[in-house]
Amino acid sequence: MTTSKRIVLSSDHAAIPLRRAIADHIAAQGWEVDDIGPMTPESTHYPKHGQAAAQKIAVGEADLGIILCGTGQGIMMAANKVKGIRCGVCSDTFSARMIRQHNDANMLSIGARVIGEGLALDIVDAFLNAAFEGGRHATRVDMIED
Ligand SMILES: O=C[C@H](O)[C@H](O)[C@H](O)COP(=O)(O)O
Repeated sequence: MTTSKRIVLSSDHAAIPLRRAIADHIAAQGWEVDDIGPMTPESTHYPKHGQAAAQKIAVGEADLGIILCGTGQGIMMAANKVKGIRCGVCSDTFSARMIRQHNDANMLSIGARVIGEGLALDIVDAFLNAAFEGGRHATRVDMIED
């Protein structure tokens, strides 16, 4: 279990109900949730929301992030442009656990048009309850950062 407790959430218009469900779910577990929206369902552009969430981590205002769009793919691509961000899209709990244990991911991306709420919450739990293993994986993560 990670000791990080501050988590930033964002999405585009395609994922607002699921993002709110995730926010409620993790707040109930004691996470300090910073949901930076958007709060209204008008069509918007995922790159700015992915970047905004990633910047919160880059400047130390959040420890981890969860971002969502229709597929999870576009907002993940935008977040990964921010230095120090390691974000993966997950549609299964094994991958969600492994991106923490092996890749030291600091952001999780989910596709709200791909999976349902029950699986999404399980994926979030798998991500948040895993910890980076270091060792040989740290060498490889350092290579990503270089
Ligand atoms: O990767 C991109 C995301 O899946 C977006 O949520 C999606 O492209 C938005 O599509 P639309 O504007 O048709 O709702």
